[in-house]
Amino acid sequence: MSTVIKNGTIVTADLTYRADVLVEGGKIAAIGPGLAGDQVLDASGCYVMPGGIDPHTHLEMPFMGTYSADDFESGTRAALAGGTTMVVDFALPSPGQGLLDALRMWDNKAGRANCDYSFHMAVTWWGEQVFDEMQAVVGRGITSFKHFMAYKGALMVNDDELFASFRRCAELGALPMVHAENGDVVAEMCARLLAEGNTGPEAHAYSRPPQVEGEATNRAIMIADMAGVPLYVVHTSCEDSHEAIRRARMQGKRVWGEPLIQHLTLDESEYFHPDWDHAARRVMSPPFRSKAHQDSLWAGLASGSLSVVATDHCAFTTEQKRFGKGDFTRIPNGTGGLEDRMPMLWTHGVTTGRITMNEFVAVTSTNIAKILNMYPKKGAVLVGADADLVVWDAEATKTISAASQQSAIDYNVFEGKQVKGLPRYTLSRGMVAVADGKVQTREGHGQFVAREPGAAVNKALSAWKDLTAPRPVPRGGIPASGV
Ligand SMILES: NC(=O)NCCC(=O)O
Ligand SMILES: [Zn+2]
Ligand SMILES: [Zn+2]
Repeated sequence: MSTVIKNGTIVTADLTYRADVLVEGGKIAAIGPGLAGDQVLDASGCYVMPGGIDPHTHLEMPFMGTYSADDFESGTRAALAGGTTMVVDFALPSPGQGLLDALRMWDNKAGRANCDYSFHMAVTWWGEQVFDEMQAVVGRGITSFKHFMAYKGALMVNDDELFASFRRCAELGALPMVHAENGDVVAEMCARLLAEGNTGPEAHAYSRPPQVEGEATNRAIMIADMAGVPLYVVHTSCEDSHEAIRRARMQGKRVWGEPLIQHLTLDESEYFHPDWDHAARRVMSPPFRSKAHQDSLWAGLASGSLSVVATDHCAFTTEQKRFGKGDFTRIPNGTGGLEDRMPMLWTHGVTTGRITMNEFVAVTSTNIAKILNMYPKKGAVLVGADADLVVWDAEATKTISAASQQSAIDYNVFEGKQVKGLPRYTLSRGMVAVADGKVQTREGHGQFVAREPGAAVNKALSAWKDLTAPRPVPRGGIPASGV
C-alpha cells in the first residue's frame, strides 16, 4: 500500500519548497507535484520534515542502583508522539563485562522498539578483551564509543584508558564520544559538600560547576587530536565546554557538541525550589546552568559551533529520585524529554527567531545522521531515503503535562510549558504512528540501523595522521640499527 503526503511544504536542512511525497515499501518513492497514492495524508498548512533523531537516550538503563523507568516500548512511543522517529541508545557494559555480552542484553531490550534505533557502545573499563571486542562491535554496525570522564568508581575511565580507546577508534574508523566532566574533582566536591551539611538536590549543582565540564571537554579534545580521531561531546551544557569546542573547530579539529533541550530551556533556579521532589526530579549531569550559559548554547546552534540537540532521556520516577533523601549523591541522575524535544525546540528556537526552520531540521535530524554515517537513509527527504517523516503543524498548541504524556514516569520537567508546533502525522518507515495527536504505534516495528565505519572525516584525519606521523631522521653513514 502506498501513502501520499499532499499539499505540504517540504523543509530540509537546506531547502524549503512545496511538493507532495509518495511513500512505498517504507521508503520515499517520489517527490513532486500532483502525486497520488492509496492513502492520502493531508499536510495543508504544514511542513514535511525528516523525522527527528535523538542520538542520546538511556532506555531501561541500569544506573545508580536502579533502572531508568522508560524502556524501549514507552521511550520510543514517547519519541514518535513528539515527532522523533529514531533513537540511538547506549549499550552499557558493567565494569569487567564484555562488550558483546552487553550488546546481547541491549538487543533483547530493543526488540520492543516502536521506531528504528541504533546503539553506541560504552567503554566503561579497559583491557585486552575490550580492545578485541571493539572490532566485532564495529562489525555489527555500531561505530561510536562513549566514554564517561565522570562517575568515579563506577563508569569513569582515566586518561590512559581514554587515549588507548581513542587510538583504537582511530584504527577502526569509529567515533569516540565523551561525557566530559572531571570525575576526580566532582568526587572531591561531593564529599566536601556532604561533610559541610549540604545534602539536598541543590548540592548536586554545586558539585559540578561549569569548570569541571570545560576542563574535561578541553582534555578530551586534546587527547582525540593526539589520537587522530574526531570527537563527539555529549550534553554540552555551558559556555566553558562550548568555548573549548568552538576553539577546536576554529583550529580545524573535527569536534561536535550536543546541547540538550533541557539545558537550552531550563535553568539552575529549578534546584532552589522549596519542594525537594521538584528539585530532585531535575537532578542530572551536567546540571542546569544560568541564563548566560543558555545564551551561549543558543548562539552555538545559530552559528554552527554546536551541531545537535538531544535529550539524554534517562527518566526516573519520583520514588526512585527519593533514594537520595538525605544524600544528594544517591539521587539517580537523569531527566526525560523524548516527547518534548521537537515541540520545545520549535517553540523556543524557531518561533522566537533564534534558529531557522532549516537549522531546526539540521540540529534535530540531518546533522546527526551525517555524523553517525547513516545519511541519507536517515535525516533526509530524498527519493530512496527511509520514510521517517513528520508532518509538522506550526500552529498547533498544547500545554505539556505528565497527565497526558507517553513516558512511564509520574512528572515532566517541562510541566505547564506551552508549546506551539506539534506533529500532525509521524511516519516510521512509512507506518503512520501518530495521526492528529492519536498515537497508534506498533511494538516491535522498530529495526536496528547498522552503520558503516570509516566516515569521510575519519578517513581525512587518518590520512593527515599518516602524513604527519613521527619518522626517524635519516642520518648519513650511520645504519638505522645503530650497529
Ligand atoms: N545525564 C544524566 O544525568 N544521566 C544519564 C547518564 C549520563 O548521560 O550521564
Ligand atoms: Zn552523561
Ligand atoms: Zn547520557
